[in-house]
Amino acid sequence: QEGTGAGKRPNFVLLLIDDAAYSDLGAYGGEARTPNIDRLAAQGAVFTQYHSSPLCSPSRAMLLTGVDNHRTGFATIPETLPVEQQGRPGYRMRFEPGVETVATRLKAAGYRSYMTGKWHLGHGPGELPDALGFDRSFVLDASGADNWEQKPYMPYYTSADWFEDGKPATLPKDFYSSEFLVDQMIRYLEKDRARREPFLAYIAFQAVHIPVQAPREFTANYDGVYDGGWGQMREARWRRAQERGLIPQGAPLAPVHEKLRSWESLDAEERALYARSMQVHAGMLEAMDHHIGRLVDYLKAQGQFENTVFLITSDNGPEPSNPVAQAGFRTWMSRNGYTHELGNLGEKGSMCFIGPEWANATASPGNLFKFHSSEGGMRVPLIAAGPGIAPGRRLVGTSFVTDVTPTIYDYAGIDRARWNGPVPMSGRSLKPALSGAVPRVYAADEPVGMEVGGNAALFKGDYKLTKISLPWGDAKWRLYNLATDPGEVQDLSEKEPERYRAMLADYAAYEQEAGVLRLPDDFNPHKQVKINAIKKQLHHYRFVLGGAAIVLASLLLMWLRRRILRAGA
Ligand SMILES: O=[N+]([O-])c1ccc(OS(=O)(=O)O)cc1
Repeated sequence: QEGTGAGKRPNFVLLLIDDAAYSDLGAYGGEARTPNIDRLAAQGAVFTQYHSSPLCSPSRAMLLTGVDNHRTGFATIPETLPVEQQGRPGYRMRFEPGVETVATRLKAAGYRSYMTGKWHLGHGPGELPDALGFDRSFVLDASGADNWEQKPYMPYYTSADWFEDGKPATLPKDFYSSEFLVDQMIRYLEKDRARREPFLAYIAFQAVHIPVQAPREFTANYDGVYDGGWGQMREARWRRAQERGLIPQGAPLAPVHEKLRSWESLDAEERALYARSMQVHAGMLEAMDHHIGRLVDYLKAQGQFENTVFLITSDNGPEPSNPVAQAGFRTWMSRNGYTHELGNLGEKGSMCFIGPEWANATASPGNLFKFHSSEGGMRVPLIAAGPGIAPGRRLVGTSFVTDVTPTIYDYAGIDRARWNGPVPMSGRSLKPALSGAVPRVYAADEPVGMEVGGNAALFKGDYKLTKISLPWGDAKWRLYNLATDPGEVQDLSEKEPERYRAMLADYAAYEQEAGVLRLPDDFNPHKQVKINAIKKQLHHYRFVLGGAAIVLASLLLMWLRRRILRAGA
């Protein structure tokens, strides 16, 4: 065993929420009842300036390795990968050689690791968690799936592929995702109850990704809560963020993008549908929290709770897509047993989503949402609780998704000399901030770059340089002070030209070092998905298509032969 520090080594419970916005959880001022998460937040620390990447797989790769996304092999998500980047180093959509996961490193230190939920970091043999350090795993390889039935949620996929320990697996006939993922984790822990090793339990929830679905009893808890619309809710969350000290008093709220509709412009029917969609979103968060509570109870009953470090976070900001508005989606929906109706919204057979306006409101006070390098796309919750973590603290220093793995190594007592594998981490341990020794772990003059699909940012102290892609951004570099301006309202690039230039140079250096491949400013990930989906379908049906081509060619040859013979006769 490597680097076993003094004292009892803690367990780790890493809970990843999919697409949870900055102010979605109760602890961050959201409406959803999340008492179990809030209790952990009160017992531990709440980060106010933690940043993921703006997209799923890059964030997950960084979360589990501490390595920059371009170095991991997941510079972006496979769904939106442009043709010209396919197969290039850092863009191969599988872990690059030499990139080690937290599970691999913990195993060398004598830990057991378990995972349930969404993987989205590869598909085939050697690419699933069983090959990447996890002792037991029950995972979905894709970006998402239905929460009630084993079926896909968008035309990109022809099936919902789950795997147990790397082998194809079938979900129970009756399940709800958050319940099942917690149950399965408890089954793994229970099976290994007699073992003496400490463990990492990683649950990557499907909540609150599309399709947004929740049991009716949870959704019903929010009757009327969202009837006032997204404008009201956004301002209420902004006020609560100030009251709770998550943002400074008087920090401005991001402006509303001109493409976003006002609540008042909707008719009564649309309002009812959208209010209920947001109820399902809150219900889905509450259901997840309820099941997290069961895991906490289980650990308490086993006498493990006191020795467990909990880390709760999200992979990116809220999902703005409205799939039903996309061409052909309604046909796909009806073929796949989905409706989009008020009556059963969020229940079995329902395709529910919150759309860009609610998404923007859930990210309050941030600008925009997932996909974008705005605070709405990247500033997400991070809660840490457990032994040695001082209770009730707000940590305001900016921190990053790459910091989670080194933080785990630090608490596990792994010798610092062994933290890095062949591909070094870019993250930092947050332990010194969590123990109260220092207020922040990055120096004020230390640059940290981030890029996904042309959305780019460079953080330095409280400052952030950012470029947001078209069509929601204008692909121009802007400078903000996040400590005073979390809504990114006041561009400082002209007021502080020297800082602006210095940070542009820092970004250029980051781009070079990380191996970022540039994209045209007007690169549209949503168009790319359609192209990639067609290619994927062609690949999926290649045998059928190949067979059909052979039959057609044979028929043609027979016909030609007959004509030639007839002409000769
Ligand atoms: O554009 N898509 O097809 C797309 C985008 C996001 C997405 O979700 S994510 O969780 O993988 O980011 C899935 C598909």
